[in-house]
Amino acid sequence: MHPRNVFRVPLNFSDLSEAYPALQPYIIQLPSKGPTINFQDIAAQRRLTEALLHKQFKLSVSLPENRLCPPVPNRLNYVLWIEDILAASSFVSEDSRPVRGIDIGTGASAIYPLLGCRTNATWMFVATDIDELSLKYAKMNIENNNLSDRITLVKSDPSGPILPISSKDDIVYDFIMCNPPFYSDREEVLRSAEAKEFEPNAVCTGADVEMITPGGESAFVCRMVNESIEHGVKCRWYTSMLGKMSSLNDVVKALRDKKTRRWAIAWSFTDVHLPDSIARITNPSLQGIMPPRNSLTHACRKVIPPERLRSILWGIIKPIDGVTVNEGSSHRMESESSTSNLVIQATADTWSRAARRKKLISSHPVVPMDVDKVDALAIQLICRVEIPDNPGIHHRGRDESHVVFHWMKGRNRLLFESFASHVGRKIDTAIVAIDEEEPMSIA
Ligand SMILES: C[S@@+](CC[C@H](N)C(=O)[O-])C[C@H]1O[C@@H](n2cnc3c(N)ncnc32)[C@H](O)[C@@H]1O
Repeated sequence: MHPRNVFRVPLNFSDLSEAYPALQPYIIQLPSKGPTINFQDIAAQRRLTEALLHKQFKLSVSLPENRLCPPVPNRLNYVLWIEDILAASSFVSEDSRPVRGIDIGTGASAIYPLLGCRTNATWMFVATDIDELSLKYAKMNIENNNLSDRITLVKSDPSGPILPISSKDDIVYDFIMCNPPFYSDREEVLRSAEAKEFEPNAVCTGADVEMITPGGESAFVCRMVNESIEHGVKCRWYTSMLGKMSSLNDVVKALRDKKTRRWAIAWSFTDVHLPDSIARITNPSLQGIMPPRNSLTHACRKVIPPERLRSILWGIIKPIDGVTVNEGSSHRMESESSTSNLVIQATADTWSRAARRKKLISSHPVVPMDVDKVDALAIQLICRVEIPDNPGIHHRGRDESHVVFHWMKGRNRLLFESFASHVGRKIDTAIVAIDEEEPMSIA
């Protein structure tokens, strides 16, 4: 569960039924658990979803009997993950324009746009579906929560494009989210129910139109991948949920075949990179399809107080030609402990030995001026340098401090790696020099 998910703690059914009395008749007492509901009872599940949306988000939602009942904690997780992705890449759009999202297959509840808008004041959505009944309820739910000016419903054609993006306008979307139909046919639904691969409510109450699509979720999301290639940077982040691990392999393969730069379940055609805490997961069976690391850790071989480390870093980075360094206001990831950040912008490699040699030669008066001067001024690298506030961790048999370099923007991975390794080497040299001057000063 996402660290910011309010449902990480066990639900208090007494409080919930008090806040939402329609839940009251479904409350049962279990000797081991106290008040709860019967999770196999579809009606009880519906009331629980309504109660959670009502109590936690002041959302009033009607759910038809013959459509999926979305579990709120799990849906909230996806919204929080999207927030993380946007926050981690927010340095490229820090203006106050609305954040534009698209929800593919919004369902009768329109749960993602409702949660997204309720928890983020600047978010707006285009929400699509192909199912008349779901669209009717979604419209009602959006209107009942006074969100019609922020959520636009679009009826999609099942045989037409999935992504409602037009090449004729200049609207850029920040993200696409999607909880696709999972299965390829009825038999797969039944097989999956037997294997209990999905939650019982997802299997029991969903209509075929919600759960079945030709080729299943993997074909659906691969269609999204193909369409996304047409649209490129018209959307910053394309994302989708996937229910089966095997689908993840199919989608990553489709992305790799198209030479997409980053992948997971979120993909992008921009030059923005996410920290490893979002972009990579530790599951051993998925390591073969993980994207390359965007976060590189430099171990300092000993403990250095964070403030001291910070001033060492300033001293190293500030004098580098063509590099600007600022206090980072940039997003700190949930997984990071308290940290401070420096945000580095570089127009070119000016630090490597080769670059310094080149500069020496080009400063000779007979060498003509750089004809690519304009390009040379463009930012080629943005890197966040994270200095954890904890003085050090025990690692490889000793206590040591760490600096983490996060690649945030740029097309040239080698430039990022060379910057991180240059600064890392300088840190080591600075520590040796300080040790020699004042051996007792760094403990
Ligand atoms: C698994 S449900 C997800 C519903 C809701 N978003 C949720 O998470 O509870 C999949 C939804 O996708 C819709 N759908 C199926 N094919 C679609 C398509 N080609 N374009 C848009 N929506 C589609 C279905 O009608 C259904 O509402």
